[in-house]
Amino acid sequence: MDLSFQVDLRGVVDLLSHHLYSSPRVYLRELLQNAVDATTARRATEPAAAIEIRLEPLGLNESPMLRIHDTGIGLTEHEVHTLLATIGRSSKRDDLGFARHEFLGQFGIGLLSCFLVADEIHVVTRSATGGPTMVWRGYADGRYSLEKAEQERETPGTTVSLVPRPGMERWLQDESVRELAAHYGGLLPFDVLVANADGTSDLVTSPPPWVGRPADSTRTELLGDYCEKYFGFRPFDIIDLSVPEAGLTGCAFVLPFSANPAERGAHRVYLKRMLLTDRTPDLLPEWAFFARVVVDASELRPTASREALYEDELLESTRTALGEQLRLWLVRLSVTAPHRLQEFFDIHDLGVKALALHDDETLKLVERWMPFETTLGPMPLAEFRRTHPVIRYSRTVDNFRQIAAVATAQGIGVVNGGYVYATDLLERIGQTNSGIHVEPLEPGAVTTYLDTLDNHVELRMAAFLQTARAALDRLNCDAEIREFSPASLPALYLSDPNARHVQRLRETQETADPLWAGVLGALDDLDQSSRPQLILNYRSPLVRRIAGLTDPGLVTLVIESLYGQALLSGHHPLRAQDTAVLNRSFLEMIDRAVRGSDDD
Ligand SMILES: Nc1ncnc2c1ncn2[C@@H]1O[C@H](COP(=O)(O)OP(=O)(O)OP(=O)(O)O)[C@@H](O)[C@H]1O
Repeated sequence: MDLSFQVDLRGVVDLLSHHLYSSPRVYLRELLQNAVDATTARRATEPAAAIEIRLEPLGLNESPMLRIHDTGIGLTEHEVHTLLATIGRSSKRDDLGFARHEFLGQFGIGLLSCFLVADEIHVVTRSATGGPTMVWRGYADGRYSLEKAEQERETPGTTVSLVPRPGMERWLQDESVRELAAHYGGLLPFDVLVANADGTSDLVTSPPPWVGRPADSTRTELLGDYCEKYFGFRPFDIIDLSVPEAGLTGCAFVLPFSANPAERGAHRVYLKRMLLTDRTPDLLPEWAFFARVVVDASELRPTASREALYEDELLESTRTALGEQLRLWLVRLSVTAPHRLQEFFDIHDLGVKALALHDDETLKLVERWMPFETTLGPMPLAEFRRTHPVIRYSRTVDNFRQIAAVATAQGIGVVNGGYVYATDLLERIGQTNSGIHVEPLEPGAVTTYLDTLDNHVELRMAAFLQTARAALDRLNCDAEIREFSPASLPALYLSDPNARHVQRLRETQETADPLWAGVLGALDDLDQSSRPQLILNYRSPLVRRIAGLTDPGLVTLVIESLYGQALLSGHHPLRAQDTAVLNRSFLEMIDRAVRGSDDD
């Protein structure tokens, strides 16, 4: 014996309200959608039929219900049983069960969302294909009744009335109804009216502001107003969007302030002119965080809750196409208004760099227009290359600061690769363009640009160097004397990444228990050459004078001070012992200076 499943409507309503829809607000969207679909169906057979979709809020002239009237196709008695009263059955699918293109609905569950706010749904309907006016009453507990209406409707169409569930009245009252009708249905292709108590009605629909207007300043103004109203900012620029395969048109609004790249944008998506969502991050590629988008699409699919886009190949290719249109806008800007591009780069530095990492055209724009910090000042790489055919870069901001003064004085140009994406971009520029030579410059490598001393000077300096080394040994730092420009720089602290690693290992070893200290010791060959170095500059008059001092105590003190100063000016992190040395040497210097002046 074949039996049919029974459906527990209470369970289904609970499922919808707590798991499918995010808010009871959606009931109005589903009502509007049914009215629009019924109107579309009627227009298909009667193109000249008069159209009306009108909402009467709860409380209007003491009305105990919310009502929505349409002059759509209506339903026959048989259709009421098979469509309205059967969960999951829809007139909007074809014989094979596919969603019919012209309709918004497809799942056959939308009307149930009314049970989120109502205990009873009344439908008075007369089919345009003939037959009497029928009255259907559906209850949240799963019962329904159907009878002939006492009074025939004058014209075909449907009136759906909701009897509010206690506590849910506010969703059906005037203010909510207007707000929700404009929110979901503001761009619908048919006029949607909300009735006033005095018998008049207000229109809540208007055409999409980006459609059918000449590209002039009035349109820009209008779209700017739209952006301000829905996204909260006046756009830096507006980009028209079109993806024919998705039946998509719309606009991207470029943010006039920098956006957090980790925060993906909230875009507005209409499907067949009904709002699907005003907060989807899924429409643009991740890198496009400098734009907010409003689009209407006829071919993209909704999820069953109609609150998100269904992730399929079409959505994927649409996302790529939209990304391409944003990128083309950038390229166009570089040709038509380079100063605007410059402004844009200033605002959206990170977004553009992220884009350039996987897009060669943008990479070219970045190379040509985007300023980088260099030892010659901020400038685009294209300009930097005019005087420095090899682009040398530091990997960190600290390294850049360490070597900037020395490199500049040597005539070596260095680009600061320490900022977000900068090193990756520089490397990618080198990889994708065989004509551009890019190479990293480690701080240790700077030593090759420092001149060694003449033999006789080195001999003279030997004792001084020994005292300096002894002073710095406790700090796990080496000392060297070299000659370099600028003469105003007495000492340079150089630590390459390897040295930093060894130093950390050593620190851990000092504080670890004996067993671990032993293990760490075995890892660390304690190679003296990978210790950081304080390079004293023989070209500096100060260093020459210090080298001439005879009091080893004073030499130690001065070396410690130079060490502290070099650490600070290179923005190196200070360990506890560095701070202690810095404090002690500073105070003792003051003490000596004060004592010296007392003696006078
Ligand atoms: N105002 C109306 N006029 C005529 N028919 C209607 C109306 N409202 C509902 N119907 C009929 O009832 C059926 C079920 O409606 P329901 O809103 O539950 O689902 P749907 O619109 O088909 O799909 P979805 O779940 O995607 O909204 C519709 O397919 C339609 O045939």
